[in-house]
Formats: sequence, C-alpha cells, structure tokens
Amino acid sequence: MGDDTRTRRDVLRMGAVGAMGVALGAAGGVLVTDREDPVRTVAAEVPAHRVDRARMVARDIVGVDEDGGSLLARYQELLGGAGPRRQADAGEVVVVGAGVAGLASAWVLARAGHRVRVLEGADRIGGRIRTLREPFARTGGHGEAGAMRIPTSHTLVTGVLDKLGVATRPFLMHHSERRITVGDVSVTRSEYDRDPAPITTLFGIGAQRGRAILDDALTQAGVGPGAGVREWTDYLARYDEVSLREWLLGQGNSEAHLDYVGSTEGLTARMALSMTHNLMTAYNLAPNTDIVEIVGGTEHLTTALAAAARAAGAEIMTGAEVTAIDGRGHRMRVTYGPDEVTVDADRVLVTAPFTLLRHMSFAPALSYGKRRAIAELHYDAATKTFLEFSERWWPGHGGIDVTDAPPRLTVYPSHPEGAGGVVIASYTWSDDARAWDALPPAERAAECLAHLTEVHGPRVRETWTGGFASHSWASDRWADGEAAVYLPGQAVEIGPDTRTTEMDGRLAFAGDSTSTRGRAWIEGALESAARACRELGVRTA
Ligand SMILES: Cc1cc2nc3c(=O)[nH]c(=O)nc-3n(C[C@H](O)[C@H](O)[C@H](O)COP(=O)(O)OP(=O)(O)OC[C@H]3O[C@@H](n4cnc5c(N)ncnc54)[C@H](O)[C@@H]3O)c2cc1C
Repeated sequence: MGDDTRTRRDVLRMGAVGAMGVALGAAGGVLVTDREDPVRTVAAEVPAHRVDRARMVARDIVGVDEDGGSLLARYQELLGGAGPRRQADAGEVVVVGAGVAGLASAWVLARAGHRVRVLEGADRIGGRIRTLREPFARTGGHGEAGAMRIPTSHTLVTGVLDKLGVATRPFLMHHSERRITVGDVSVTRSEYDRDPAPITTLFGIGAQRGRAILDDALTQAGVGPGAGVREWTDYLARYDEVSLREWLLGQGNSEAHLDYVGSTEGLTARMALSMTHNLMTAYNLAPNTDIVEIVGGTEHLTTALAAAARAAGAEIMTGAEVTAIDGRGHRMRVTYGPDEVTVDADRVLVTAPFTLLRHMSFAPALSYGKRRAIAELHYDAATKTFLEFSERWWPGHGGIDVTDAPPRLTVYPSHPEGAGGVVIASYTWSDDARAWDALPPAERAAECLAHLTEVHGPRVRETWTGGFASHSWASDRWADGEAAVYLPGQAVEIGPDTRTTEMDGRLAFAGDSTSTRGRAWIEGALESAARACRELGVRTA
C-alpha cells in the first residue's frame, strides 16, 4: 500500500482516537503520535521530499522566507508602503493579463524604471473583478459578479486601497433575520441559533449547529490563525491529501452530519475538495475578522490600479490575447492579438489563470512541474445570479440566506441602494454551479425568483423590477473557472510549481492561483504580484 492509503487510514482513525499530535521525525519523515493514547503511536513515514515541499508551502502560507524573515512585510512595503526603488538593470517587460495581479505588477515595475506593456485578452480590464451596473439602471444598484468582500486581515489589499485612496465600508456577513431553509422547513438565523432542532431533526442528528461541527473539525487540524511553519509543515505533509469529507468522517461524524453541514454551510459541492482549501477559507473568514467592501463597487480597485500604472508609464492594451511566448532568443518574443503581432521584451510576467495557459504555446517547453500545474491544477466553478428589486422586502441590510435548494446562498446588499437594491439571489460553487450553467441566464433568474418567492412570500415577485444578470465563471472565456481550489494533495504536489520562474528567470508567473494563503482572494493576487516583481529584480526603496 502506498503513502496515500496510510494517510487516509490515519485520518479515518482520528474519529476513534481523538486529536493527534504530529511531529517531524529525525529522518525527515513524519512521526504521528496520538496525544490521548501514546501507546497507540502511529509511526507513518512520509517521504523526505514530501516534507520539503510541505515546508515550502507552509512558508508561503505563513509568509516567511527560508530564514524566517517576513515576506509579507516586504510585500507590504513594495505595494502599500515606500514602493520600489529604481532598478539598475531595468528593461522592457510584457505583463500578460490586466486583472489585479497584472495591474499591480505593472504599477510596481513601471515605478522601478521598466518600460511596461500590459497585454489583456478581453476587451475590458479587471479579470475576476467585475462590477455589473447596466442591467440595474432602474435602481442604480450594482452586482459583483466576482470579488465582493475583503477581510481586513488582508493587509496587502487594505494597504493598496489606502495608498490609492479607494474607500471601503463594512460588508455585513451576518443578520439575525436571514433564513436557513432545508426542504420545506425555514427558520431565521436567530431562531436557529436558539434551537437548531427543527433543522437537525431533518437529518436525524442531535441539536448542534453546523458551524460548530465544522469549526471543531477544523480546530483538530492544529493550524489555526496563530500556526507557524512547523505546524503547517506537519499538517500538510500528513494530511494535504485528505478531502473535507474524509476529514469530517475522520472526526467521528456520520454521513448525515456531513449532509447537514453541507446544507447549512453551503458546502455540499465542496466536500470532495481538499481539506487544506477549507482550512484556508476558515483562516481567511475567521468569525472575528472584520469584512469590508469597496464603496461603489470592487472595480474601483482595478480602475485605480490601472490609472496608477498608466501614470507611472505603463501601457495597457485590451483585445490583445497572448498566444505564444518564445524565450529561445536573446530576448523574449511575445505573440498577441488576432493579427499575431510580436513584441520583444527582456522579461515576461504571466498572470492569466492556469486553465487558460493550456491555450498558450511556450518555447522552449516549460519545466515538467509547470506543465503539470497547467494541465492539472483544479479550478472550481462559480455562478452568481442577480435580481433587482424596487423595494426592500428583506429586513435590515446584509447577511446571507442558506438553503439546500439549488440557489444555495442568497446575499443581501450591506448598504441601502435607494428604496430597493440588487440581491445575489444565488451564489453557487462546484457542481452546484455547473447545474445552473446549463440554463440560459433568464431561466436561472426565473428559478431564483420562484425560490425566493416561496421562502419570503409574494412581495418578492411584486417588487422585482425585471432586472437580472447571471455570470458563470466556468464558462467565462477569460477565466475558465472561479479560482484554483485545490483537489486533495494539490497544495503540496502542485502548489510550489505554480510559483517557479522559467526560461532562466526571464519568465515569471503571478495571479492568485500561485499563492497558497491568498488563493481565490484579491490578497493572493497582490501577494503574487509582489513576489513576482521581486523575482524580476525589483527591490523596495
Ligand atoms: C465568483 C467569485 C467571487 C470572488 N469573491 C472574492 C471576494 O469576495 N474577495 C476576494 O478578495 N476575492 C474574491 N474572488 C477572487 C478574486 O476575484 C481573484 O482572486 C482576483 O481577482 C484574481 O486576480 P488575478 O489578477 O490573479 O486574475 P484575473 O483577475 O483572472 O486576471 C487575469 C487576466 O488575464 C487575462 N487573460 C487570460 N488569458 C489571457 C491571454 N492569453 N492573454 C492576455 N490576457 C489574458 C484575463 O482576461 C484576466 O483579465 C472571487 C472570485 C470569483 C470568481
């Protein structure tokens, strides 16, 4: 039997034996000990190379270099603080993609003295930051197809927002009147917090809040917000190959518990994905973390970044899909646009999602690790459907409804938008999203309207303006997915290869999918931009 089997078996034993401690063995392997019953020590060797890779990923998560120096502090200085100093060997740089990572990189590189050209394939900048306005002209509201909230623990984002003068206000995650609906039982969040029994009895389990089951299981991993490189290395080396589902079962939960947690936390479709991903989400959205949104729409961040990059001298072209990067000559040659125009540069920085790199040709061929990352890194699906209302039929502001019906999550605006507002009637991931993607947007909207009317009554239909929008990121030509959401094992096996440079350091890679800590977050896109700029030789002033 291989190590994979041992890993899974050990985790599944956890339910029976309780919390385990994990310590690095002398030979570089991992010795797993059972704190509650030392006699039942499980000595399972993990290959040394796996521990090394786990350590690399752990450093990325904690934000420190090999000597323990704070990478995060350096990135903060480069992006939000003093900025870059003039680089002696500055030259020409092509940046592929004008999302947050590409625009932030262009801003930094141009200030370091490089001549920067950003080539963006779409006819707009922003990438997975996309604020929808036009379908909601009746109320003047807007919907965020992509990023909508920023944890204030994301200090790279807050630093850049401060530096660029982009205003934020609270994003309200919770509201006591929001509803939890399972089958035909519907309760408010406050009713549920007082007594979850009306919901839990549907699953045949004892009265326990879904969040508590999830939090308990995550706590057992031993890598909470204060965890360091050692704790993360231990966890990753042993358990990165475990899915959320396997982890929860390993904690002694039944299939019914899993179903309950999935239904009440909107996680059903993500159970088969990696536990590591779910730990990172819990870390990013810890209950005591303040969350903000950008006043007027998240796109104000990308428009401000683009303006700052242009002011520093960068050129940004849209409708310029990069199809080939050739590093065989003295200079790098980039081919772009429908007419296959070529441009030469000293360095190239690619920020496009890895899924889309499959359609780009590289000469000489990229390393095995990078090719594997491009071919295998899992990008999840996400689909949002918006409805516009002339009046607010929902009490208060903010908060999220959750249901086991297809819309799954309904997100209410945190701030008034006139008398009514734009509601994210459905926010889904993974297979839950793919189920919507087969429908045309108007049918998605009609189904969401019917669901909300069933839960909240006829006022929903009466106040609908007819305005709607729906965006599927899995079918988005310029994203091909919501974000890189690791399959079990991918953080350790693939994560480090997403970040390496190629072609003698002249080709670098950024984008949120190259960050473990901030993957699927703007924070990760900014972190990757700062890392890649440093790889291309930029240093803080
Ligand atoms: C539904 C959803 C919800 C989210 N919610 C949040 C949230 O609440 N908070 C948060 O912080 N983050 C959130 N995120 C994540 C956040 O939006 C991303 O992490 C971030 O925007 C990624 O930026 P990026 O620059 O790395 O990639 P992208 O924004 O994807 O930019 C890459 C760019 O490359 C371009 N491109 C692709 N191929 C080529 C090519 N061949 N040639 C030229 N250009 C090319 C694309 O058009 C795109 O503009 C969410 C994302 C989604 C999809």
